[in-house]
Amino acid sequence: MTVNVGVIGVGLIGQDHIRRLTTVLSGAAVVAVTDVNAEQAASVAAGVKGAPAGGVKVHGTGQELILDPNVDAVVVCSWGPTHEEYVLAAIAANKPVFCEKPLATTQVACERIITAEVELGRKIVQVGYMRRYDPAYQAMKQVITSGEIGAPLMFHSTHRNPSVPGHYTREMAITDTAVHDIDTARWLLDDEIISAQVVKPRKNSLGGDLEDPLFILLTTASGAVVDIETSVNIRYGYDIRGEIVAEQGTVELAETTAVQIRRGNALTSRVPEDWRERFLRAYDIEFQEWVDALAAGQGVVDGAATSWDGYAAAVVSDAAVQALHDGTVVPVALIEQPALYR
Ligand SMILES: NC(=O)C1=CN([C@@H]2O[C@H](COP(=O)(O)OP(=O)(O)OC[C@H]3O[C@@H](n4cnc5c(N)ncnc54)[C@H](O)[C@@H]3O)[C@@H](O)[C@H]2O)C=CC1
Ligand SMILES: O=C1[C@@H](O)[C@H](O)[C@@H](O)[C@H](O)[C@H]1O
Repeated sequence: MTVNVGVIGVGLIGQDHIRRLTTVLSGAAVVAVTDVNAEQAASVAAGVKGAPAGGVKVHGTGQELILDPNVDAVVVCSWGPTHEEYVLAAIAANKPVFCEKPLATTQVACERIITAEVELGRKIVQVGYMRRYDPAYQAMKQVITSGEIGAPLMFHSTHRNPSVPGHYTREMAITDTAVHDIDTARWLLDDEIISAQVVKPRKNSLGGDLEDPLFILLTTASGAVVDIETSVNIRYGYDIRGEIVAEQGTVELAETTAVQIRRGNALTSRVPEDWRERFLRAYDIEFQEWVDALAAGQGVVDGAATSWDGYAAAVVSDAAVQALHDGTVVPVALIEQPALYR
């Protein structure tokens, strides 16, 4: 069975996911696209490999695409603040939806999504927290769950981007960037975050008005501490690091480079250019598993980030944004978890 996918938002990651769905993975076809930039939507549609006989349908709106009878499942890759309306429309149409992170940019928006999905009575919303599929993070989780290094005490998580686009706001260092580390912390530690605090080092002069870098400190219900560094104008490359310090040992992500070069009295290795390079394999696995799950009649992949995880990450990110603004330690409290997500 081929899963016919419609993609909303065909910017950087929308185009990358279309490429993987149509040229790398099996079992899916991209049959429809839409973007507020109609010209871009038309040009991306014209370039889709393996398009259906009549070509890829370009819809005027996301709502129209979701209601297209040829679309079995929806991928949302538009800007964060637009996610909620499309995810809600997909739930209303009872169509599985893969929503790029964040699920929505505020916790109240995520709660509306949870309410709608619970009313539907079936999990059909998956959130693009792709680190859960990264072989290195998976190996790290395996070490933690095996118990061989004892109980985790601290998680150091470093998230560096060479640069960010012009529309990137100071809050986005938390809601768009650190939100990955927040999801990773919850998933790796299998623990909920209960407070957030933000420390602001001296500003990077390359970051304009942005508060960059940031140091975000989270505490978990079991008493572990998570520190997240976001540096989004670091220039030298896309650098993702992580280390868990536990009672009897540590586990950290190794360098991702395949080779090291010794030349001219120097030892060098590559730092990825951006998230596409660093997490290439993770996105591929994430989407192949999603397509396979849908073909098997499931709404989401077992163990993937659900609406609940999208909500939990948003609550923590809301708290961290408040901490950024007022300098306090902000408590985090989740609503009672609906049975659908247990
Ligand atoms: N999982 C990951 O590592 C990554 C996730 N993302 C997420 O993917 C989403 C898109 O990011 P990018 O592709 O980098 O941004 P982008 O700016 O390159 O592309 C977004 C596209 O959405 C379109 N758009 C905006 N509002 C729309 C609306 N209401 N309806 C339809 N189309 C709309 C824009 O015209 C643009 O073409 C964001 O939520 C971002 O956080 C982005 C990069 C990496
Ligand atoms: O999700 C992503 C972007 O939206 C975000 O802006 C970057 O900071 C992240 O590194 C990338 O993975």
